Order: sequence, then C-alpha cells, then structure tokens
Amino acid sequence: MSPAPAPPTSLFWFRKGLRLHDNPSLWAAIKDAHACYPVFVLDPWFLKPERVGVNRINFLLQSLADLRSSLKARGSNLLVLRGEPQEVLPRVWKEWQVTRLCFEVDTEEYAKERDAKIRAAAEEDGIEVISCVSHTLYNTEDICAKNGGRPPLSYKVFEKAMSAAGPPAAPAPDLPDKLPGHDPTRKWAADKDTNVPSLKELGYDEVPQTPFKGGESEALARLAEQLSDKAWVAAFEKPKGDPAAFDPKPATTILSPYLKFGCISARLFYESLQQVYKEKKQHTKPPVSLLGQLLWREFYYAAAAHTPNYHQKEGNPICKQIDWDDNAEFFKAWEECRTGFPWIDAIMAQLHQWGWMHHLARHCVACFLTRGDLYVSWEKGRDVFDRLLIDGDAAINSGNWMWLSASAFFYQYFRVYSPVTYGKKYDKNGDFVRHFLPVLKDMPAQYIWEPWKAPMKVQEQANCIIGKDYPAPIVDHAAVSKQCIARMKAAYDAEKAGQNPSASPAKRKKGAAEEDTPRKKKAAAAK
Ligand SMILES: Cc1cc2nc3c(=O)[nH]c(=O)nc-3n(C[C@H](O)[C@H](O)[C@H](O)COP(=O)(O)OP(=O)(O)OC[C@H]3O[C@@H](n4cnc5c(N)ncnc54)[C@H](O)[C@@H]3O)c2cc1C
Repeated sequence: MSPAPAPPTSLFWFRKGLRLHDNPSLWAAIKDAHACYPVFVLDPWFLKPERVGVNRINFLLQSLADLRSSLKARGSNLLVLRGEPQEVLPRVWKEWQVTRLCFEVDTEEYAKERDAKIRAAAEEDGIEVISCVSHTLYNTEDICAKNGGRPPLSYKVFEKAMSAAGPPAAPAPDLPDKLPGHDPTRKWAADKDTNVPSLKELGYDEVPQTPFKGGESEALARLAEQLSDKAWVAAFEKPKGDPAAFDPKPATTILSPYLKFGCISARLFYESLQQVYKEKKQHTKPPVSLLGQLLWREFYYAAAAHTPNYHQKEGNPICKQIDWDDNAEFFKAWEECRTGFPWIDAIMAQLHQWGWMHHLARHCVACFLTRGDLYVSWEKGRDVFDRLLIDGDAAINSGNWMWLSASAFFYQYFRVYSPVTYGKKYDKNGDFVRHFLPVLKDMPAQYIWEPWKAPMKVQEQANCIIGKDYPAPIVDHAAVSKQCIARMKAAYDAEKAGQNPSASPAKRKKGAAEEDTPRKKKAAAAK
C-alpha cells in the first residue's frame, strides 16, 4: 500500500478580496492543510503616485492592516511582500515548499495576464492551483454563456441572462476560529520586511483627506449600519438621490471602495439585501433599487471581461468613434477644478479630497468634459477618475464613462446636464460648493452658481474676484453644448452611414439605429 499523500502546504495570495468572510479560495487553501501562508504582494506596477492617488493607497494599507490583525486573531498572519509577483511568488513557494497555491479570480486585463503567468509557473513547479470566483455575484463567463456567448450590452439583456443563470451562490461559510499557521519547523521568509508599509515608504508625501477608512471591519460595520434602516433600503431609488448631500452623510451607501477591494463581498451584500426585502415586501426594484445598483456592477463586469479593447475607443466594437478634441487646456482646467462653473469644480474638488462622489455628480462632470461642453475624450476623464477614486474599478469606470459620453450603452447625446441649473436644484443654499470650494464660501447664494454674474461690489465683499481668485467660466455653456450636440449627431450619422472605418463590420452593417430602441430608452431613463 502506498503511503497517504502528505497534507498540503498552501500559499494564499490576497489581491482584491481583502476579507476573511465569503472567501472560497481561502477555504480551499486551508482545507486539510499542514500550513498556510497568506501573502499580499505590493506590485510596483500599481504603486506609483501618478497611477494611484494617495486616498486609494491609504485605503489599501488600512485594509491590509485590518486583514493582518484578523488573521493574527486566528493564529495566522499576513505577509506583505514587495516586488513583481512573477518574481516574488516563485521565490517564496520554493522556500516554503508550497504544494498548493490559491487566489480569487480577477477579470481585469492586467490581472488576467499576470495570473496566467503565475499559474503556468506554479504548475510547472508541480504546485496545485485553485482559483474561485468571489469578487462578483456570478462568473462573468456564465452570464455571457447564458447570453449566447456574447457579453450583455444592455441592462435588460443582462437581467435576462442573470435570471437564466439562477440566483447567485450563497456566501461561503465563516472560517474556523483557528487557521493553519506557518510550518513550525521553518521560518517565515524575509521576516524583517513583511509589515504593512507606511505611505512615506511607498513614496507618497501627500496626506490623505478622505473620511473613509479601509478594511473588512469597517466594511462590515458600514453594511450593517446602512441596511439597518430598512425603510430607507426599501425606498431607495437611485435617480432620486441627492448628489450634493455630504453632511452628515451622503445619499448612498459608500460601499463602492469596499467592494472595489473586496473588503465586503458582493454576495453578502446581495444576501443581506434579500433579507431586508423579505421583511419589507413593498420595495423598489432594479435598475433603480439598491439591489439594482449591485447589478449594474455585475453588468459592467460581464461587458468588460468579454469585449475586446473595452478600455479604449480604438478597436472597441461597442464604442462609438467620436472625433473628440485634444484640448489640453480645457482638460487641465476640468481636472484641476478651474472650469469656472462652481458645481463642476466642487465635484472635482470632492474627487481630489474624498476620492468619492455621488453617482449623479459623476454624471455631471463626465458629461461636461465630453459631449456636454468640452468635447474631450472619455478616456482622458476615465484616467483621472481611475487615479483619484478610491473605488476606481476598471470595468465599472470605463463602462460608465462610455455611457456618459454616449459612446456605448446610452445614446441620447442630446440630453445634456446643465453645469448651473442641475446643481442649483439640489444644493439650494450652495453648502456643497462652499464646503469643497472654500474660495466661494462668502459668495451669496444668489450668485454661487454663476459667480461671474455677481456685481463687482458683491465679489469684493465675498473676497472673491472672478478672474483673479476664481476663474471666469471657460466656455459659454449655452453655445458650446449646442455645438457639441451637432458634432455628436454628425459622428452618429457617419457611423450609421458606414463611413466610420473603426466600427466593426457587424456594427457597420446593422448601423446604430437599432441601439435607440424604446426598451433601451426606458432603461436609460431609469438609470
Ligand atoms: C463616470 C462614472 C465613473 C464611475 N466609476 C466608478 C468606478 O470606478 N468604480 C465604481 O465602483 N463605481 C463607479 N461609478 C459608478 C457609481 O457612481 C459608483 O459605484 C457609486 O457612486 C458608488 O457609491 P455607493 O457605493 O454609495 O453606491 P450605491 O448607490 O450605494 O450602490 C451600491 C453599489 O452598487 C454599485 N454601483 C452603483 N452604481 C453603479 C453603476 N452605475 N455602475 C456600476 N456599479 C454601480 C457599486 O458597487 C456600489 O458600491 C462611476 C460612475 C460614473 C458616472
């Protein structure tokens, strides 16, 4: 009789999914394991201030510290390693004589390539590799399979594919109180350098200003608090939310940073919502309900994971080929809160300070940069969001930018947000603007939306001279929005007539007309 195989020594690689709850890949790592080494690799690819803003990196470091203390409480630890995963992981799996490698599936482009390389290297070294889906409710491949092998390109189609797939899997059970530790006969590798680093060590000098703290503990507390107001959950209707609400709290859950890093599981969020809905039979429905918001996330993940060149205009079969301008001056003014429109500049200031804004606020600044006023490419705006948002999430970010610029998913380019009246509707006294743009703090409410209209005496009294202390508007909204609409129409017409060489052959044949079906218009309006 051959001897029983030795129990595995596992390496668990945290990337997103920075949590212990609902973590099926971690369950796979600890199963029958003799030892389990949880690691996070600080990949230099991500760690560049020009790539990732201070609020997000700080949120990540807080999440790692929280994870480390939760693992320690269960007799384990988190080793934070530095370097390129392709170099660092093989080194430690050899050193620790690892026989099993586990990690959560990641569908982002960079991650897919990286993970394929790691998987191949591990398998070549005779290591078993287990990778489970738990960042999303569904495996994106299953959703596409239920849609005839194609990514869903409208919410309705997504809902159909989702109902064919059945309800999402329940969250994985809680982990045991005691996890397998490291092999007691061996030392943890590189003991001296496995702590969570400081911002300074990573080259960040700025002080994070966001009020949101990272970590699974914070995420669970936030979920519990937000869903404890069952009447609020049942009545939640996204289009009716107030984008200017910030004090004492914004109008939505602010779970996005926690979902981005996987500090909270989408499946736990889903299950918790179902429990509220069981109690509150009268509740709003997708796409506008809180559940509907979680499903928008799934929708974009499925679209992104199975659309070639999804993150760019060129070669992207779902993206309209609009002739955006390359206006560096306009772009910089937008990015640096200097457009002269207080509503737009205050939202962009919130992005810099908090790394988060309400969805409708994101709508306003994205529309303004692209088809509304400045006619600058959505890719440029997306990159700014990608750097500064704590919740910066490639699939959702590119998808929403394509939506707002009427490049994909949404085609009513003639519906433009006013950078003056829209904000006025919500922020009646200008409190939001005053908070995020203190230069306007003494401007009377009457002029706060259009301070260039304030008489010089009022500007002097408010200590804010337009053109000196705060810019005059960089465009005449009434005039440029008409020009933008005309240019959008011309771009759409050219594509319809098949004059656009970048559109895919299938799309050229069908034209764009089918995209504005009444059903899609309804879903778009609901969003
Ligand atoms: C131009 C633009 C860029 C965006 N970029 C991102 C991004 O990088 N990362 C990101 O998470 N969200 C992004 N969004 C979507 C949305 O604005 C945020 O998810 C939401 O504002 C986060 O706040 P919340 O958690 O309080 O949302 P809630 O309303 O409480 O919704 C709960 C969760 O549902 C999901 N969700 C809500 N709205 C959307 C949506 N429209 N699309 C996809 N998922 C959604 C999020 O995971 C969110 O945390 C973007 C929206 C726009 C218009």
